[in-house]
Amino acid sequence: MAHSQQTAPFDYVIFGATGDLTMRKLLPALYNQLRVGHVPEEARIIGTARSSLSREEYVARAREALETFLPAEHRDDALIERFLQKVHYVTLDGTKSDHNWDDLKAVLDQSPADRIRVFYYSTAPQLFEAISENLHRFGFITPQSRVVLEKPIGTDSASARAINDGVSRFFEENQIFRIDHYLGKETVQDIIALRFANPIFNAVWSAEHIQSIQITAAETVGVEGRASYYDTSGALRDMIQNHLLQVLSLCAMEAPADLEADSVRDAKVNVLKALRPIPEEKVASETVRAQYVKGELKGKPVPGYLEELGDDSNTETYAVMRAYVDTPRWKDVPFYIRTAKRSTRKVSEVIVTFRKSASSLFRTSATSDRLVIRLQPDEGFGLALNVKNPAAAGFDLQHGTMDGKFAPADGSLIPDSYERLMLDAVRGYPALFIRRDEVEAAWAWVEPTLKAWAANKAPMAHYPAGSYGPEEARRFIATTGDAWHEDMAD
Ligand SMILES: NC(=O)C1=CN([C@@H]2O[C@H](COP(=O)(O)OP(=O)(O)OC[C@H]3O[C@@H](n4cnc5c(N)ncnc54)[C@H](OP(=O)(O)O)[C@@H]3O)[C@@H](O)[C@H]2O)C=CC1
Ligand SMILES: O=C1O[C@H](COP(=O)(O)O)[C@@H](O)[C@H](O)[C@H]1O
Repeated sequence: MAHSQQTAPFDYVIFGATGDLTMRKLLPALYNQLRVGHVPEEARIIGTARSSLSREEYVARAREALETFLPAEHRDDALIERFLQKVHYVTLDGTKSDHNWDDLKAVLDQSPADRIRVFYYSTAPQLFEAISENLHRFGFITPQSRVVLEKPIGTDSASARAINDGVSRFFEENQIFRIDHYLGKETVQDIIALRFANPIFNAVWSAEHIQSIQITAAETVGVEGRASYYDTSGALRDMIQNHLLQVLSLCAMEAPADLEADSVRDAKVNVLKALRPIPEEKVASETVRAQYVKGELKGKPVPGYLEELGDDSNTETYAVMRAYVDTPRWKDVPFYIRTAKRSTRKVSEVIVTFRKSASSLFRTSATSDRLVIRLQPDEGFGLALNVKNPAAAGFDLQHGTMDGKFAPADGSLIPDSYERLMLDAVRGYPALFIRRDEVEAAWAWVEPTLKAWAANKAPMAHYPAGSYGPEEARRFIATTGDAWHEDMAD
């Protein structure tokens, strides 16, 4: 994924500029890219939303967001002021053709006509088509324009198709950048490096040597201020359909011809299309869904999901799916995909469990070698191997562990995923964005499970907040001879 760090001057137009995502992630990401020298002096950030605000009022909100959300080591008052000089605001309902589009035009017209324009839709996806239509109607979509679509791209295959069709009426596919912030995580990209730059892994990366792969993204947070979105989504739509299937694709893909966008995306979509379907009648045995009930986290009592919501709900806050990739490389190797809210700890990781050695040389049998790819936190990898137990009189085996870090060589912090992605959109570099066929293949695979769960064809389990999940998940993984990472000795 080689590309230049340089960017030409750009105008970043954010729809949804007063929202949580803009304040928490997008503005800090652009600031940090200015800090490291990737944002040219002429660049501008033009926020838009319906809230009636003057430029000064919006800039004050942006300043507060930067002061709140930037890590202390990145905060620099002078640089914050330099950044804020780039920030503009237009009060605009993106869905209404008779609103303040002239105001947006007046701001955009201050730049040369061939300036790169990135339209970032940080709003509900139902607005995407209408905003695109208005951008087209007022002649804002130039050949140098791109559009970034926030997730979720739909809630099922049909709605994803409708959103994609709606935006495609006005933008070419090569102008459309569908965000999956997991792909912007440097550690997720490390899956490619670990697999293909290291013969010791590349040579054994198949069913012949690998027993199973588990992919987990667990969080301690509940649904926070996003209950109205989350309750219509649930864990499967929120995390598995997008982020975790992308991680699975990177773990399972064949070597791409090169690291150009379409080579990598072709390799990933081939994995998604090779996922063995889980028909509705098998959903009860191939998945687990659960909701947290009240429990305890870091010594403090935590309410259950229904209490937080203040309503009844059939929405899962925990989901596990067992996937098989039906290619010769992955013959019958289970991939366990798991996500949870209100888990014991925040962790995203990939655990590769290798087949046990068949050697009968030793007094004790070997246990499985294991590669742990820590996507976050403590970004790095661990390798657990069989070694001799030096304290034993005989030739007994035990696990010896090696540890590596994914830290930048210059000692800086790992950049936030939005930093990389927002600037890649400016550069017109789509490798870390999802192509339309990937989105649709992922929805096609999860859809029977969504339907079976909606029809209550699989039970809803429960787990206390602050635990690793329901007992049912432990029994589930044992049926294919595996255990969750937290239940392993190291
Ligand atoms: N927050 C997060 O952590 C994440 C969010 N996302 C996705 O990003 C999107 C935005 O999320 P988030 O910031 O949390 O949502 P918020 O509800 O906090 O913000 C929504 C934004 O959209 C604006 N808006 C609403 N209607 C219109 C309209 N008709 N025209 C122009 N602007 C409009 C709102 O401002 P106003 O009311 O002033 O118009 C506000 O700025 C959602 O699709 C969400 O699913 C994805 C991943 C994580
Ligand atoms: O997209 C989402 O991701 C976050 C988790 O992201 P992470 O980078 O902290 O792992 C999740 O909290 C949110 O519900 C979901 O919409």
